[in-house]
Amino acid sequence: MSAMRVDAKVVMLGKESVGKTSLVERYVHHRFLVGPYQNTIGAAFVAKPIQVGEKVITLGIWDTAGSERYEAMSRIYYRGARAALVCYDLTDSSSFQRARFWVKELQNCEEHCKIYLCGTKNDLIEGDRSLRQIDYHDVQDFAEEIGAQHFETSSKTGNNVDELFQKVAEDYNNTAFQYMTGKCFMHIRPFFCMNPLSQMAFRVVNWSQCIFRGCMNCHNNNFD
Ligand SMILES: Nc1nc2c(ncn2[C@@H]2O[C@H](COP(=O)(O)OP(=O)(O)OP(=O)(O)O)[C@@H](O)[C@H]2O)c(=O)[nH]1
Repeated sequence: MSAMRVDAKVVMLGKESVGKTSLVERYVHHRFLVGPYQNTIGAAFVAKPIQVGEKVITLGIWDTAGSERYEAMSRIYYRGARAALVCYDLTDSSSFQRARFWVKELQNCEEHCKIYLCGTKNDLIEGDRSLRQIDYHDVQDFAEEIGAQHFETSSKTGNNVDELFQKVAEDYNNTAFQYMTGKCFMHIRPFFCMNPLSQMAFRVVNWSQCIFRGCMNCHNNNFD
């Protein structure tokens, strides 16, 4: 576990094998791993600093397991997330149904979490357009309807991957919901939250009272 201070919690969601881990690998380590597919078990965490203008924002990225077996666990990981990258495989229409499921979950449970719809493996489409199972414009319409951003990426070629995470960090930086705490719930309580409008710090005695759930000092956050 890194001791790096995390500014924004980001969660990767989507059906198994859509390419969530590959997206994180490409973005964080600039590589595409070949070889037998290994499904994620539970979730993996990585912190990545990113330059936004004059500032450095550190994204704490939780890569969840797509298998429905781990669905209950994935719910734990999106708690308090500022951004959710909801991934679907452009060559697999059923993966988009699963993406819709996660969108609904987020809308119901994490209203402050910004949604990024991400169509993965677009190198496969570039190679053979008949492989496309999900229309770009249909997803664009859906994205507009739910107020989400929409990207198509390839972790194999790197196409649009940096742009996606850059947008996440920029959006986070632009949002009024900057919050601050001394230490997170796991380390000390009560802790303090900053009301973004009044800039007044207020004391929170119960984690669930805080709508700005998260901790700037560690990534081990958001569990009730
Ligand atoms: N051609 C191509 N293959 C990809 C791309 N991204 C992922 N893959 C392949 O898709 C398979 C699944 O990728 P993962 O990144 O492990 O998928 P995941 O969504 O993390 O899967 P779970 O851990 O089961 O949830 C692997 O064989 C990858 O090599 C891509 O952009 N292009």
